[in-house]
Amino acid sequence: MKALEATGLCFRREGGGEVLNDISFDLDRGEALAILGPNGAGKSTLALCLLGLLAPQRGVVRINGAAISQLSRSDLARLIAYVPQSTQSVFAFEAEHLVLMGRSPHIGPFGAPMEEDRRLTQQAMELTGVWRLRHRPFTELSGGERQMVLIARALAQDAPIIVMDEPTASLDLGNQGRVLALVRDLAHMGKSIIMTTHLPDQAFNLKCRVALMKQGRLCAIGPVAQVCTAQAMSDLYGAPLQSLTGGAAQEIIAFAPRLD
Ligand SMILES: Nc1ncnc2c1ncn2[C@@H]1O[C@H](COP(=O)(O)OP(=O)(O)OP(=O)(O)O)[C@@H](O)[C@H]1O
Repeated sequence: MKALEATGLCFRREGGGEVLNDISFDLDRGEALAILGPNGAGKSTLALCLLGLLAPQRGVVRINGAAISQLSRSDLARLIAYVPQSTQSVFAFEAEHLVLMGRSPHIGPFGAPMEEDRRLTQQAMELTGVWRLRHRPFTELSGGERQMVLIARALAQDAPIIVMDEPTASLDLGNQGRVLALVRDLAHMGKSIIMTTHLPDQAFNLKCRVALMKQGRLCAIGPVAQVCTAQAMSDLYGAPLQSLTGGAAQEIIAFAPRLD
């Protein structure tokens, strides 16, 4: 049985056009999938449908064979965690409190956090290097620090599937590497990870499967070296690109814009 299965997802906003058009793919346990596509392609909308935060007009998302539309919010939260693209929290929660909220599905609405919840919160914050920020208000953290705290919250949630929407968007190169290593290690531990990104080199680094999205459609899915060819990337972004190569075999490892 697949960890996650999306079948024929179609989503349209009220009064708008089709944002997702017949999207189908699946994900195994311990697998990372990078979703690439130009701005507005529908990547975040797809993420929200996978999380059950948006309801597609057609199609179904299954986790371990069960349709998510049939699961309660808290059951779903024990199965799938979310790292949003960027969050402007209006509440000045301490960073530690925000990460502890990731434990909510395990605590229940009226319960108090137990020792184990606090231990997992600390562990997640240490793994992401933000334990030292634990007493700082989330609203006063830098964009990158917030991003790491949100990743810690998803880790504390301890769900078998994690959906990350551009998790490295505001991170410096060091923290980008830390997040990528974390994604690799989490996948080795058996977690299934879906990550949207604008940087194909991250998929080359992870040697993971890649899905290409354009105008609400999935146009290709497969191993990064097969899918992310120079031609496919230029077509995807509608722009001239140069391929960057590296390693002993001088394989493609990244793309950069080409100014003709
Ligand atoms: N709240 C909203 N109301 C109306 N339209 C929206 C809303 N959010 C997104 N859209 C539209 O839906 C389409 C898909 O947006 P989405 O955010 O899913 O794309 P994306 O691939 O994640 O883009 P990016 O790479 O820029 O983050 C876009 O045309 C966008 O303008």
